[in-house]
Amino acid sequence: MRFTKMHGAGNDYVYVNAFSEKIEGDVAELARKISDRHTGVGGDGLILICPSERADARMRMYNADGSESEMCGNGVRCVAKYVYDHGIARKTELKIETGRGVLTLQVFPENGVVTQVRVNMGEPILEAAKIPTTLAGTPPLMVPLEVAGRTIQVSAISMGNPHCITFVDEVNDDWVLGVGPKVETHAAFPRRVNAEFVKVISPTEIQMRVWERGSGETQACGTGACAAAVAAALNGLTGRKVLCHLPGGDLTLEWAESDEVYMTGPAVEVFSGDWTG
Ligand SMILES: N[C@H](CCC[C@H](N)C(=O)O)C(=O)O
Repeated sequence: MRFTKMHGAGNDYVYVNAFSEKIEGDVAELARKISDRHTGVGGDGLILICPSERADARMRMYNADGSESEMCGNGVRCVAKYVYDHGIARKTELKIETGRGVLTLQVFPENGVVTQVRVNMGEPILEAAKIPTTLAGTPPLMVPLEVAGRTIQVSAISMGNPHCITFVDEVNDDWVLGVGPKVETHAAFPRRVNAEFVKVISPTEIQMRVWERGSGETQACGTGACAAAVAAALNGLTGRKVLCHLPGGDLTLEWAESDEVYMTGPAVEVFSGDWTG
């Protein structure tokens, strides 16, 4: 099976073109095996680029533990790059079907190869039951959560997939590796949750690290950065346009007056190969 390794701000996935490749058997099992950094290709998960009846392509995204997620912001930018660069649809405005509907993306090619992608990520989902979380509020903002023997203040937002944002003074391992896994599996989040730890640098700049549901710490999370930007604006910590610094690079987020969140960031193809495992 032919695969392509791509990343967006260091958030790396193994991509398979399901227009041409036949994906057989248990996809969750394939995602676990192929994502393994010692015995597989290595990545934060597996993304299938599939035909769609409603869009130029459809993205299906699996975490490294085999669980399927509704959305992936860094992934959808890479899918758009793949669709353009590999000639599935040679248009600078693309539609990609995801678990949260059809998204519109703008690709920016340089010498025929896409380097940056801007995505209309849609409106944030603020209703607690739809995030889903048992925390109170629309959305829950700075609400207490008992975790790892302490009480922290968290905000919850969905961008199609669930996020729990904690604003901290310093983004460090204690938060991300210590608290992150406990937030992921906290009973307040019935479908588990992606946990973001965010330092506000200025009204236009934030720094973030993420502990992802199903994949652990990753170098960046597009949906998480959008959720963090919305939570920061709603908490009055920033304006509606921010630059987000992540371990693997920067993303630009803008929560437009239309209520839609626009994300701009890099998409990079690294190598291709044949999976024989
Ligand atoms: N890294 C992805 C999000 C993956 C989310 C996944 N871990 C989940 O279970 O929702 C992003 O760029 O948006």
